[in-house]
Amino acid sequence: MQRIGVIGAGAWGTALAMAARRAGRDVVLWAREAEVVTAINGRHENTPFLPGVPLDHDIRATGDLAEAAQADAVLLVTPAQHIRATTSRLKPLLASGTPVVLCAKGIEIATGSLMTEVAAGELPDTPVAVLSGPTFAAEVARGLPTAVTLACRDAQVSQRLAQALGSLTFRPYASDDLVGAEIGGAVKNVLAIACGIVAGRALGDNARAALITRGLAEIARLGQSLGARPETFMGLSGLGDLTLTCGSLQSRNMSLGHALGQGQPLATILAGRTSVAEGVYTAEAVVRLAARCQVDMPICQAVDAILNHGADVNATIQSLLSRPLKPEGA
Ligand SMILES: NC(=O)C1=CN([C@@H]2O[C@H](COP(=O)(O)OP(=O)(O)OC[C@H]3O[C@@H](n4cnc5c(N)ncnc54)[C@H](OP(=O)(O)O)[C@@H]3O)[C@@H](O)[C@H]2O)C=CC1
Ligand SMILES: O=C(CO)COP(=O)(O)O
Repeated sequence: MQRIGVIGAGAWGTALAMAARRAGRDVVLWAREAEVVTAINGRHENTPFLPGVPLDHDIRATGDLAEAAQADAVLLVTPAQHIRATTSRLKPLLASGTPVVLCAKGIEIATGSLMTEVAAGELPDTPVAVLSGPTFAAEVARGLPTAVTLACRDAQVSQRLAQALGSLTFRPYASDDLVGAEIGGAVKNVLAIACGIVAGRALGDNARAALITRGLAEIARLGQSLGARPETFMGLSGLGDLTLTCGSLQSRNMSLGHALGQGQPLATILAGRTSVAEGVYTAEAVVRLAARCQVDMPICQAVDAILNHGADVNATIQSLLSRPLKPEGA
C-alpha cells in the first residue's frame, strides 16, 4: 500500500496525510475548497483548518476526487454528516477491492446509521476499516506520539493498513470490533460537550471525573447492545479517546460545552467557528439510537436536551444529580 488517498482536508485529513508521509507513503489529499488546495500546495500549510503546522512538501492536494481515489487505500475523513454524499461520489472512482478507512466520528442524523453502515450501503463490495482513538489532529500533524485503534474484519487488510500508516510516532493497534470502535468515537464527542459544560460551570474535577466514568458506562451499554465487545471500551477508541477529549479544551466539543456552561447561546458559539464539533450533530442521533436499543443514556440525553430542546443548563444538571442511584456496574 504505497499510495494513500485522503478524502477530506480538514484538520484530521491533513494530519493523517502527514502521518502517512512519515510512514513513507505517497499521499494525495482531496479538499472540497480550492483555497485549501492552494494553501497546501502553495504554502505547505492548511491555513483554514490546521494553521501554523508546516506540512510535508510532498503532500499533493487536489480538488479532483478521482485523483485521490486512484490509491492503494483511501482514508475517508470528511465530517460524519457528509460521509454518505462523499462515498456516493467516490463509488464510481474506486478500483475494486481498494480498502476504505472510515476516520469520521459520528452517527448519521438522517438515518441513525453508523459510518460502517453508511459505507456498506454506498460501497457494498469494498473492504472497510475504522480508525479511531485519542488523536488531536495538531499533535498528530506535528509528529507527537499517538496510538489509535484500527478495526477491520479482515485481519490481513488490517495488518497491511497498520504497516502502511504506522511509524515511530503513529501506532495503529489492530482490532476486529468495528462497531465498538465507532461507537466509542461517536459518543465520546457528546460526553465531551457534557464535560465542557461541567468545566464551564466550574463544578470541579471530581464532577468531571464522575461524568467521564458514568459516560464510559453509557458508551459500553450502547455498544454492547449493538454487538460490540466490552474490552473495546477499555481501549484506545473508548477510554483513551474519552479521557483525551473530556480533559482538554483543545477538543472542539469540550470547548463548545465550556462556552455553553458559561452561558453563551449555541447559535453564537457555532457562528464563530469554522471547524466541526461532531457532538452537536451526534447527540440527537445517539439518543434516538439508545431509544431503539432500549439503553439508558442520561448524560447524552441531557446534552441533547440542552442542544436541541432549549433545556436550561442549571436545571438539567440538577435533574441529572437528582436521578436515583444505581449499583456501580449498572
Ligand atoms: N480534528 C481532530 O482533531 C480530529 C477529528 N476527527 C474527526 O474527523 C472528521 C473531520 O473533522 P475535521 O478534520 O476536524 O474537520 P475540520 O473541522 O477541521 O474542517 C471541517 C471539514 O469539513 C469539510 N466540509 C464542510 N462541509 C462539507 C461538505 N458539505 N462536504 C464535504 N466536506 C465538508 C470541510 O471541507 P471544505 O473546507 O473543503 O469545505 C473541512 O474539511 C470528524 O468526524 C472529526 O470528528 C477525528 C480525530 C481527530
Ligand atoms: O476526536 C478527537 C480527538 O480524538 C478530536 O476531538 P474534537 O473533535 O472534540 O476536537
